[in-house]
Amino acid sequence: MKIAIGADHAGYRLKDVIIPFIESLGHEVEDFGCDCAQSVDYPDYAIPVCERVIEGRADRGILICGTGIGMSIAANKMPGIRCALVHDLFSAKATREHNDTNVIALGERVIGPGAAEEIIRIWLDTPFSNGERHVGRVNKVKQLEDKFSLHP
Ligand SMILES: O=C(CO)[C@H](O)[C@H](O)[C@H](O)COP(=O)(O)O
Repeated sequence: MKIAIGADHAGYRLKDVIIPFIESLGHEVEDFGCDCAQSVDYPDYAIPVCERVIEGRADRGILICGTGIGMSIAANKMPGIRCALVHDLFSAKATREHNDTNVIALGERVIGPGAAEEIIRIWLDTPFSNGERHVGRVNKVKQLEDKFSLHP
């Protein structure tokens, strides 16, 4: 798969650990920064990653900040993005099976690289269940984008 990845100053170290790990799994990674500890704003890195996913130029997106919260909030404002903030293995699997998430957010200040790698491995490997109830719920979420869009 093609994976777009981005981080702010509180997440770039974990990003730089995760990129070679994802490549070792056979995926292609496009890195949107940032690359140093100078303070930046997480939306500026969530936007290009999510745009790649929305445009179909990336299959999935990975976003990392201090907690993962800011990145997940920003990502979920973008139509077509279903982003989950995940810090455990059970949720990594469930959010693919149940929510068909196309972006994952992680917090470098919350988990270490070992846990992050296993979360990402499971999240990349797990397919959407396509169960009728889950399809219906995801479609209801998609309908929210039209109903509450400020730019119809
Ligand atoms: O949005 C966040 C918190 O929910 C992210 O974790 C940011 O990385 C964090 O706010 C950055 O904090 P800093 O004090 O500016 O380093």
